[in-house]
Order: sequence, then C-alpha cells, then structure tokens
Amino acid sequence: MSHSQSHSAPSQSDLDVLALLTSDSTNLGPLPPQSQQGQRNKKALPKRDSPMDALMISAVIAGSEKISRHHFGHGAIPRTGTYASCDESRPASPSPHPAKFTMRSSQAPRSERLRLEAEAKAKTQDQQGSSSNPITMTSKPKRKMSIDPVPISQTLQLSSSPSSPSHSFNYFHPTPSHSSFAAASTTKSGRAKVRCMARTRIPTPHGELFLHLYHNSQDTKEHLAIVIDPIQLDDKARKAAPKGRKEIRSKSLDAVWREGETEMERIVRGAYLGRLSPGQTTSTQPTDNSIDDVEMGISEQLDELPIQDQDVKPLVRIHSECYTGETIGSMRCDCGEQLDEALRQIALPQQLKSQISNQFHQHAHGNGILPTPDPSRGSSPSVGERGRTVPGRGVVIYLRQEGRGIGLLEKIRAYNLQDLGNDTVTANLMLGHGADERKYDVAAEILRDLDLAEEGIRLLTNNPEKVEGLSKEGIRIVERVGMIPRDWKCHTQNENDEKEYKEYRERRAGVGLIGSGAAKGPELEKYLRTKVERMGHMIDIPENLQ
Ligand SMILES: Nc1nc2c(ncn2[C@@H]2O[C@H](COP(=O)(O)OP(=O)(O)OP(=O)(O)O)[C@@H](O)[C@H]2O)c(=O)[nH]1
Repeated sequence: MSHSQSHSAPSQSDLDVLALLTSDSTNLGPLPPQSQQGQRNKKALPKRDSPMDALMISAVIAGSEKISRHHFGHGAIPRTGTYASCDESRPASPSPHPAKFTMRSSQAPRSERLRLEAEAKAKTQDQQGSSSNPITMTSKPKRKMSIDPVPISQTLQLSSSPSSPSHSFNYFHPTPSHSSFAAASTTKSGRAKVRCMARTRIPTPHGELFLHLYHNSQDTKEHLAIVIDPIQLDDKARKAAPKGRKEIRSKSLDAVWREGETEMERIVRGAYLGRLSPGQTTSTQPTDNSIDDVEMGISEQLDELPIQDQDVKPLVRIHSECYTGETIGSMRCDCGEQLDEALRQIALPQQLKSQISNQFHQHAHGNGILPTPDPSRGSSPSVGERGRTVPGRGVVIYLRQEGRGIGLLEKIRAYNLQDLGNDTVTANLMLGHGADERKYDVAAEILRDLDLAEEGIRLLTNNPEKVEGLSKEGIRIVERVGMIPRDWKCHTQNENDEKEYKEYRERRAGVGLIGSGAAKGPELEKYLRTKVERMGHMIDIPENLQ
C-alpha cells in the first residue's frame, strides 16, 4: 500500500495482501524441500502471528499509522507483566507537527500561595494591633486569595475573649497569662459556667441532630450536647408535637455576643433556624439578654415558662467518653452500644401519657432513687391512658470523662490489671484512683443552658450516682429510664413479639459502630456484673445468666 493511497479506498492489490496475511498458515502452499530433519521441524512450525481479526483489518483499511498490533491488544510489557498504556507503546509520530500535551494546574504556584498567605497573616496582625474592636466581615477582600484574610473563626473568638485568637482557643481558659480572666469566669455561687461555642446539624442513622460544643470554667475539655429535636427541622414534626412544646436551644449560643454582631457570625456559630442551604442566610433572633446576663444566671429567672405537663419530658442521657467502646468497638464494655441506643431511644416517637408527670413529681424533690422501669415496657412506664404519638426529643450530654474520669492512659493500664483477674473497680483502686471519679456539675449547667433544668427530664441510666449527682445540682428528674444491654435484652426477648424480633434482627445486621448490633462476650459479661454487684447499678441480671 503506497503512502499516497493511505487515505483512499484500498486497491485490489491491498486486499490481496490482506487476504494473504489473514489466511491460515496451513493454506500457504507446499513448503520448500527440507535438507535436514531438524530444519524441517523448525520450518513446519505454524506462522508466528495468529490470524488477524476483523477489527484489525478495519483499522488498517482506515489507514491510521498509529494503530499497531500492540495497540490493538494493549500488549503486555514482557518483563514487568504490566500493561502498557496507549501512549507508551505508540511509535514515534512521523507527523511534522506532533500534538503537544501540557499539564496545567488551576492552583497558583506554591511560592505565590505562600506569599499570599504571609500577606494575609501580616494584615490580620496589623488589624489586631491597630484596633481592639472585633473585625467584621463587611468589607470584602480586594482579590481572591488562597486563604481568607480574616477567618470568621477569629472574628468569633475576638468577640468572645480579650485574648488573641489561637487554634487551641478556649473561652474560659484562653492562655495561662489570662488566668485572672478564667478565675473571673466562675459564678458568685461557685457554680460551673458553660458557654455553647458552636452548633451544627448532623444527619445520622437515627435522624438529624444538632451537635453543640461547649467550653466551661471547670476544665479545658470540649464537652458536647447532642440534641434531637425534630420540630426544629421539620414542619410535620412541629404540627405533630403538643402545642406549646419549646425548641431545645442553647441560651448562651443564641444570646448577643457583642454589639453589632453580623448575620454571618451568628450563622457560622450555629445560631440559625432549621436547615442551612445555599442562599439561606437567616439566623435566629438573638435573645434579649447579653451573654453576660446568661452567664450570671439572670436570664434563668426571666426565661422561666410554665411547665408543659401535657408533653412528654425530654429523654436525657449523660454519657461519658469511651474511646475503646465507641471508636474501635471494644466489647470489654457496652459504651458504644449505649451511645447508639441512647440516640435511638431519644429519636423514637413517644406516646403522650398525661399522668406520667403527676406520678413522678413526688420523686422529683425527694432524695429517693427513682423506680426502675420494667425493661419489657420500653422507655416509658405504662401508667395512664394511651394517648397520641408525638415526636421524640432529648439530649445526650457527652462528657469527656474517659475511663470514668481517670483518662485513657490509666484505663488502658486498668485493662491490663483486669487481664490478671481483677474486676473494673479493683483495677482502678490498685492504680490509686477512685472506682468512679466523674462529676456532673458541667452536665447540669449544660442542661440549664438548654433550658431543661426546670422543665424536668427523663434520665436514661442505671447509675444511681448520676441520678443523685444531677439532682444535687438542681436538675429536676421526673423519671429514670433503664438502659438494658442489648445482649441481656435478647435473653428476656419475647419471641412472640414479631415487631421486636424484626427490629432485633435488623440491629444485629447493622454495620459500623453507630447503628450496629449488640456488644457481647465473657469480658462484657463480667463488666456488667461488676457494675450491678459492686457499683449498685439498678438493673436486673437476666435469670438464665445468674
Ligand atoms: N476505669 C475504667 N473505666 C471504664 C472501664 N470500662 C468502661 N469505662 C468507662 O466508663 C464510662 C462509662 O461508665 P459506665 O460505668 O459503663 O456506665 P455509666 O455511664 O456509669 O452508667 P449508665 O448510665 O447506666 O450507663 C466511660 O467513661 C468508659 O470509658 C474500665 O474497665 N475501667
């Protein structure tokens, strides 16, 4: 095939050549006479290339110089066994103007980015130096930069603290040099002070919730409040809820933090309504009181509303951090399961029972431990008439009190002592700790900030110390709801209850820690028994396990 013909229709001679190439080697005609046996064997070998197929022929006819047999099969590179890409196996192009490929990054060169970052940093420092006023976001940056010249978090920090902003910012403990500021942050009555620094919406297998991050005057930990309150997100839920139900909102978050704070500041810290979406920029109405009023407890008296006895009280769990149980799925304890179970129960719709509150009011002011509910009944006692179903609501206060307050390092050491045969209580004592070093003062203040202290809560726990600790801090507990380990629930399972069984099967089939199945095993068994037998937890060991 001549070069001049390469882009035109194939001639008869081209087709003849192709017919020859693609014909079976056995049809090539008689072989020339052989002089030696070995030579004959060699010549008798079939043709090296196998017959070409229709796709190859069409490629040749199309006249492309770039198609080769290797391209057709993406030939393997013999030594590495890997497959060559089209580019690697392409023969040098005879074209006088080979196509050029250039890579272009849409990002500025690193040197330019570093220069812009340095400029922005210097500018921020200048602004901080020249003015004690918080920086607002009203003036637009002159040009688009790789980082925002005035990060909004700095604006938020400046508006809440006299200290210079830093990444490890803590409202009550800004820096060691501001210790006088931190000391001034305790109330006259000596109560812990808390402030919700930010809130955001998180979708989860149990529905959407609001995660609140708190700073406090007692320690430098970031304690959390996980609020489930569907009426804030869904009009249908709002309609289904009893009239007068209040949203669970943080007073300190919604308060005015500084004069002239911007809409953007309020939205970024989470003081917004419903669900954020592009274009929606409406924050909540700030509460009348300033942040100082909230912290000094003045608003508590102003905000008191009549208690809505008709509504079901919010379900609250005070949960202590457990890295091993919640993050790596340890079955030495049931903490991961408890966190999941708490969120699940809080999100469950509730039956309105008007008599509940009245029955439990008598316990609220006494020091007596509230009655243990029957586990088969679920989360509410079966007093009162069955009423209509209303959306569930409540909070998990997630306290960073790892290892019952001794910290992760000490808990890991305690586990090794447990492996020598000691139970969870003895192991703590051997390390020089108390059996339980947790406190509930910060949790109580967070509940107060969420306006749940006066209204009354149903507390999800088996632990008598939690009931007592919170009551002493002035939290009104109208009911204690037991936490039954899922594995123990299975032992008391009513197999005739199809719905319950189906639910149980679904949970067992779950993946991931949140939304997953039951924790179980001999170590968990021992842990649970110790809590009941040595720590007074108010839960019955199933009969067949005694
Ligand atoms: N020191 C120590 N802490 C543990 C151990 N196992 C779990 N924890 C911690 O115990 C805390 C949970 O406390 P629990 O006693 O399981 O339960 P509780 O919160 O007191 O009681 P409930 O409200 O009924 O669940 C978490 O902080 C865990 O990190 C252990 O073996 N030793």
